[in-house]
Amino acid sequence: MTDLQNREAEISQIVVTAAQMREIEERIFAAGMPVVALMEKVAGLISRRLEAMIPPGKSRVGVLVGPGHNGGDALVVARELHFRGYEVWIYNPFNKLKELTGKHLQYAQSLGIPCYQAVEQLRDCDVLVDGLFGFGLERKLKDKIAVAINELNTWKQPIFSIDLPSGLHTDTGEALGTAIRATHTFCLGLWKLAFLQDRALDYLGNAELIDFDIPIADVEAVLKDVAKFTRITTAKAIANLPLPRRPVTHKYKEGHLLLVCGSHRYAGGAILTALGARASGVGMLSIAVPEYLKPILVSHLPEALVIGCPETETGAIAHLQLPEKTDLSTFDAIAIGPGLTIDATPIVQQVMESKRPLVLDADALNILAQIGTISTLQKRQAPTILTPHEGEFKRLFPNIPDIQQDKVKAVSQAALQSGAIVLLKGARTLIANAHGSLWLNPNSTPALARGGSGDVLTGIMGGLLAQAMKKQIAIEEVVATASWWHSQAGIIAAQERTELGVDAFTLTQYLMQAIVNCH
Ligand SMILES: NC(=O)C1=CN([C@@H]2O[C@H](COP(=O)(O)OP(=O)(O)OC[C@H]3O[C@@H](n4cnc5c(N)ncnc54)[C@H](OP(=O)(O)O)[C@@H]3O)[C@@H](O)[C@H]2O)[C@@H](O)CC1
Ligand SMILES: Nc1ncnc2c1ncn2[C@@H]1O[C@H](COP(=O)(O)OP(=O)(O)O)[C@@H](O)[C@H]1O
Ligand SMILES: [K+]
Repeated sequence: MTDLQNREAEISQIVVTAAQMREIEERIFAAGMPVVALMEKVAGLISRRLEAMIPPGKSRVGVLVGPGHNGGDALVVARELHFRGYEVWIYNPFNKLKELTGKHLQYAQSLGIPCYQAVEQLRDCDVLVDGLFGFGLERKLKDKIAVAINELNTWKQPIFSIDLPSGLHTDTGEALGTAIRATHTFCLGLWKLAFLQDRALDYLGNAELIDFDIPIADVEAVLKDVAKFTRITTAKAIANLPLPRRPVTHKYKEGHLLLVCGSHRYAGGAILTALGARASGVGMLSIAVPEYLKPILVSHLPEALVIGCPETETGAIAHLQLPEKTDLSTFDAIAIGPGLTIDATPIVQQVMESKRPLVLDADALNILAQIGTISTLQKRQAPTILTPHEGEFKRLFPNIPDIQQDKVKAVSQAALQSGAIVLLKGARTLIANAHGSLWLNPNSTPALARGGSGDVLTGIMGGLLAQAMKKQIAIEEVVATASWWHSQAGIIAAQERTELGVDAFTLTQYLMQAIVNCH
């Protein structure tokens, strides 16, 4: 890789809060870079991107200007587009501007660029550029500016937001009163936390990072002693796949996974989980299911060792009946939960006692919540991964009340309290460990919002985990890689089949394509 590619790979993984971004910028200014020069550089980069995206000639560009440096960026963009031959109109309803922003406004007006205080004046513009507020916004928007943003959101033209859609909180992604619904957002310098949060997705449009050469040393200096947020990238995920295989190997060296899943009521969950595990390439796959399901599983996965277990009256697994000379320590990893039903409590308790890395999903999480999340996990002597959706999360951690307010905080607290690695499912999945670090999955598709798609994730994760136990890959990276793989398969399947065409079984059929495409 060239130095430039290395930088791109490194920068694309970093995620910062508003306070961290400000600290990084302050270091750059303290080192001698003038604020004016940085604004000129950043806005120059945005202008060039806009010139490539907005047809020249007949386009009228409306530029929304706020009181701070986000407005300053917007005014430099307005000036540059004016000189490139676009017709530019400015909206600025503020009486008090930061000094630099005021100077840029004065110059733009001296060039004859019209400037309006009423947003309606910009209604006929072909494109809008939003520079109202950036990472400096902390107070709720109200009155005239909130009304203006709500009005703008009813218009049809594309909106390009500078740094982030005005109104969004940089860290939580919450709309502070209201926020611009952008078509495209230019995130400046480093990815801000808001870009990886579910609640921001309706506002961001296509998000693009504009790298303006922040020295990595400054980023490292600021992030050195704090909990890290890592954006999961394709390059990192691919590097953490168990590829290439060593030439001299055998099936048990490539990981042995035990899946515990299924019931009379939920047979399909077991099949989907197993198909996810199959795609992971795991060396040996054992699947414990109720006796009644054994023939069905064998017919779908002839390569797997299917263990038929005694059943409860309701058709759940009553207890694990492993083959002779086998106990739970035989396996490199265990994944338990999909389709179990709540009647499988004894088996969850049994598996929790094993000293093997464990993925708990679905009903295993509901059972864990019933038997006591924290007290049970405290007794574990091996790593545990919990993969709840929001409902399961609330049952597991009833003492964490404000999950909606701040999911990043909630999932971090859950990991801290439980000592487990917690993957909170959603439109943008979050993963936290007990040391305060977080991994965020930036790309996914609503095509995955379908019954059974989480079961596939559990299978992939279990399979990767079993293989990772034979190698030197951190478990958090395995979890992040599984989440990436799941989403990528969904994205590719949705591209080929639309967002309606990605049922969970179909998803399993795209898992290989997702990684073949990257090699
Ligand atoms: N540092 C740099 O040189 C670089 C920064 N860059 C750019 O600067 C942006 C950050 O600039 P920023 O810090 O000036 O804050 P910004 O986001 O423009 O908004 C804050 C302003 O809004 C005001 N305000 C707040 N709440 C309000 C409300 N509810 N209703 C009304 N007003 C409200 C607040 O006023 P005050 O709180 O003082 O009343 C303040 O004036 C960043 O996102 C990026 O685009 C890049 O060019 C790279 C170089
Ligand atoms: N809107 C969405 N965008 C992206 N991914 C989604 C969306 N909704 C759900 N998903 C993903 O789909 C999966 C659903 O899992 P889960 O809720 O456990 O379903 P099930 O139990 O039916 O298998 C999770 O990995 C989740 O992150
Ligand atoms: K903005």
